[in-house]
Amino acid sequence: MSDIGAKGDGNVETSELPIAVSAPGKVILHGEHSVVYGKLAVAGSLDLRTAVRLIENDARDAFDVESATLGVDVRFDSKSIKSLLETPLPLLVDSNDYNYWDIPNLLDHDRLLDRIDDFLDKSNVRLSHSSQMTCIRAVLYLCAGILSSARAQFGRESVRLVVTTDLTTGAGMGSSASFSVSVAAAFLKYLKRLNPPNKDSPNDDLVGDRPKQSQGSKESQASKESEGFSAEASQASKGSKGSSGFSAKELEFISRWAFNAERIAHGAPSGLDNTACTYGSLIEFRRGAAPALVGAARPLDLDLLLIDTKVARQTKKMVEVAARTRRMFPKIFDNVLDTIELVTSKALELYGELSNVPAGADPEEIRTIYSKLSVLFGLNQGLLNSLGVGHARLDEAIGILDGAGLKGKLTGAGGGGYAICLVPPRMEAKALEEVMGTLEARGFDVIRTCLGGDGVRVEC
Ligand SMILES: Nc1ncnc2c1ncn2[C@@H]1O[C@H](COP(=O)(O)OP(=O)(O)O)[C@@H](O)[C@H]1O
Ligand SMILES: C[C@@](O)(CCOP(=O)(O)O)CC(=O)O
Repeated sequence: MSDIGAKGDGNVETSELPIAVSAPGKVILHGEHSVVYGKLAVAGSLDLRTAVRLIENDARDAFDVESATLGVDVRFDSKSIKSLLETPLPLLVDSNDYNYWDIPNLLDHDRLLDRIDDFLDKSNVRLSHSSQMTCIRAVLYLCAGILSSARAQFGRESVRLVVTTDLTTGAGMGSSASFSVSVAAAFLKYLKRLNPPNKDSPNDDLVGDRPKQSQGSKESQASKESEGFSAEASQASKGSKGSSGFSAKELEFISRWAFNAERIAHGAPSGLDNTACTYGSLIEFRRGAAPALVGAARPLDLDLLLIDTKVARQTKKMVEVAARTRRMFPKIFDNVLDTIELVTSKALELYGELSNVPAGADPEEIRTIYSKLSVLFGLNQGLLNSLGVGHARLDEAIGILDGAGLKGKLTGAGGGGYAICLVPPRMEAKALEEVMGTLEARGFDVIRTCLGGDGVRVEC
């Protein structure tokens, strides 16, 4: 591998030139938890986003990481970061015969994480909360993973990474994936700045003629878990270089790195969250298969209420709750998952129908589809409750919605966090205001939003 982006290579401007990227949060419409066990899921991107800025200058010898949301403000000295980036990345392949873009699949995740934890021990970083620690571990992991695998170093003495978000963290709106996708995208963009693509190469290929992965190489666990995040996934990215500012190959790379980073907090994520936050839109997802765009005929503008129970929960713990139910009653559990799969498939059919409804169609036709979708929401919620991932406050919110003729369900890991509800077109504004008012009066926060916007994108 050749060195790229070495300090003083002349490619970096002397003024501050921030890199800014952002990625959306996501809402799972159907298939949370069951997706972990290989079932179908459908998720859409939110218009609430996480933004990451990378700012370079020579003010001080430091790498600063800031996330005001989590109260993170950590400084590492540049020399120690330099030595972290100089250390070759631990891979599960012996030979050099691989492609840079395959590295997230070939990575020895546990060894890289051990290295990051050693680095943190030596840096004497003190953080009081585990969420802050997860944030820092993920930033260093993605920094070392994406830069050192290209043998890149920071271009300037001082680099500052600043995270801001519109999302509530730890509530089922994919803040973690949105964060991981944005950080991975920021480092990829930074790497491209350090090593600008050859103007003669339309592929933006960072490594041009690096050989393909050898046939005989060992496949990493990450590779198996994210298998199928293939180029087809980028049908949502509109061509080779869509409006995101990233090529299809780059989007796949970002999603894979974000998946790896998600393993830090979640252990064994399904891959749904990082995929939804990378590609945006409304996607159909099954572990080990290429994700597909839902509503290909006409993008669906799904009008949604997001209801915050303000009950904190952790995804990893809720996945463990479901796993415990499975260990106790495997047959019953698997039957529930099969039924959730049926619900998801039926919902996908209905979203397909919605997307095919011609403009000017009979509003009754649309109303019928929505009323079927709302029944599926109710069914899905009942099934999730039976897995043990519900919460009294979720039930309370869903009860209030019920009173207004709306069906809600939890979204994400459950155990608190958010409930969602589809707002049917032409719902009377007064009735909607009333139900939102009742929810707020009972201590819930309510946001009305539209599902299915952009995935990760370059802001500047
Ligand atoms: N804006 C942010 N800045 C830094 N870290 C973040 C941010 N948003 C999310 N995270 C990371 O993601 C974790 C939340 O993940 P999780 O419990 O899965 O919730 P969610 O359902 O919102 O993804 C946080 O503890 C933190 O480590
Ligand atoms: C419960 C699960 O299906 C979704 C978790 O979503 P969130 O982290 O609560 O946003 C876990 C997963 O898909 O990895």
